Amino acid sequence: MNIPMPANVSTVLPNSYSSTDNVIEGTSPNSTRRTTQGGSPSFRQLRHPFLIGVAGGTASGKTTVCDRIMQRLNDQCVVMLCQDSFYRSLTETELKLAAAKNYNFDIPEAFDQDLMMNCIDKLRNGLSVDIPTYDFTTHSRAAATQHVEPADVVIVEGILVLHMEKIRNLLHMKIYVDTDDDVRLARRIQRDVTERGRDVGGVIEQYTKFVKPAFDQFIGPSRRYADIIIPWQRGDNSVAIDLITEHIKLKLQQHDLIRIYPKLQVIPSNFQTRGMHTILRDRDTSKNDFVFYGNRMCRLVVEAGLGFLPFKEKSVITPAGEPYTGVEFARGICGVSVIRSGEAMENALRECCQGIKIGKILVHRNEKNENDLIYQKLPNDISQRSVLLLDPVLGTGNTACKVLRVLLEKGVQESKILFLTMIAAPEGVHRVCREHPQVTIITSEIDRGINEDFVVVPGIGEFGDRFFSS
Ligand SMILES: O=P(O)(O)OC[C@H]1O[C@H](OP(=O)(O)OP(=O)(O)O)[C@H](O)[C@@H]1O
Ligand SMILES: O=c1cc[nH]c(=O)[nH]1
Repeated sequence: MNIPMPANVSTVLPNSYSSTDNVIEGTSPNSTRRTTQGGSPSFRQLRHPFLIGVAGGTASGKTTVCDRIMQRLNDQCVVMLCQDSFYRSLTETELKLAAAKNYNFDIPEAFDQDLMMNCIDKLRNGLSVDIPTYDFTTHSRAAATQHVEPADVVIVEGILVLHMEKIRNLLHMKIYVDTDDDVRLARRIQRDVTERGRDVGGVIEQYTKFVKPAFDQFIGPSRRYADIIIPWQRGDNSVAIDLITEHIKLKLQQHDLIRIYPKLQVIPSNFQTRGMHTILRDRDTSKNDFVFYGNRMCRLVVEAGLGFLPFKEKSVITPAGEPYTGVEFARGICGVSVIRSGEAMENALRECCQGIKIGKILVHRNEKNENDLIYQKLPNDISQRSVLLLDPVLGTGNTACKVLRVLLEKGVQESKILFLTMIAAPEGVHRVCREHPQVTIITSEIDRGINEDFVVVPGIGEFGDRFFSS
């Protein structure tokens, strides 16, 4: 597919891209899916493209940051929208003000915010859009528009992107490019003189009168909304770009699987959970740290899993004598840990659910990478319970499927099983979801795959050895 590259809209399309890849079935911007078991909204926000906002002062290097991200994501479909495309055409009166260097181009009102929001919303919903083209010399919108196809990643770049609340609320990742004022002014003079036909005196006058005050009022303060602030003095920061693109790639991997399997839940990632994963996956992490962060991560996965249990409404009276309508936790639940690694998750479950019964299953991987059942000790009335199945690693899915068959033979209803795992390989997700479509899988990250030795990659190593070794 060949899409013309407008001056201020860039697209990168992989050869394999087809617009139907992005069709999102049955969702609206506000839709939240509910599980059949519980009443909690699921973590399925990634059914939409991954939306990134890149803000920062004038000439801070936003476009370069976006270009670097796009280069690094070259196997994904990325589109970039520039806020500059959405400048309003000036009226006759405004044109006179602009000619007299008395028009403010740096405030929110200078932009067609409704149109900008509308275009982002369409892309967000998997639709193509026609982006206006703005002529900086005539201060008006050109007749031609640029057609942009839907994408897996949408980057919205502009000075006020993090200031504009409606847009900000849609973003999955908010980036602020931080560059010293004097560097920005120097770049701005160079750009406006060479590319936009302005004179140096005029650029400095506009900067002092409008650009700097708008920066101080709107743009600088929007830094507080950023997930990541990139220092961009030297025009490069490959560490930040690497961090950002790895995060996006991970999200896109999850994106594909959660489109296919409605029962797969990936807990929302943030830079705390990414930090924990970085420590857990680092082969040089000490045993103490592995246990510490392993416990933290287990707790997060367990808490997330509990959110998918059924509940009943319950009203209570608060100490202020006021009624509070809430919910009551499910009864009739139990845990089952897969020996040995799954036992690492037992503490987290006990900390959340006092006195919960936890059964155990041991399977043994034979030389054909099949699993034999070696040991089981399960609550007698397990068939009446919802089961939280604990195993931190889902690899090929052999172990999980063997254990699930044991539970089903015991009379547990498939739809009442929540499989809690810390990392999951796509192969194991496919296997479990196909063989047991009613089982809910809750995981904190989805890995790239399994290698020829059936090891999850990039993986976390032998979880049991790292957690339990002395
Ligand atoms: O999906 P699969 O390919 O079956 O792999 C996943 C299994 O591998 C790990 O256990 P492991 O066999 O390392 O045993 P351990 O828990 O005793 O360390 C993990 O805890 C799972 O049980
Ligand atoms: O659903 C449940 C059950 C017990 N404890 C919780 O925190 N949640």
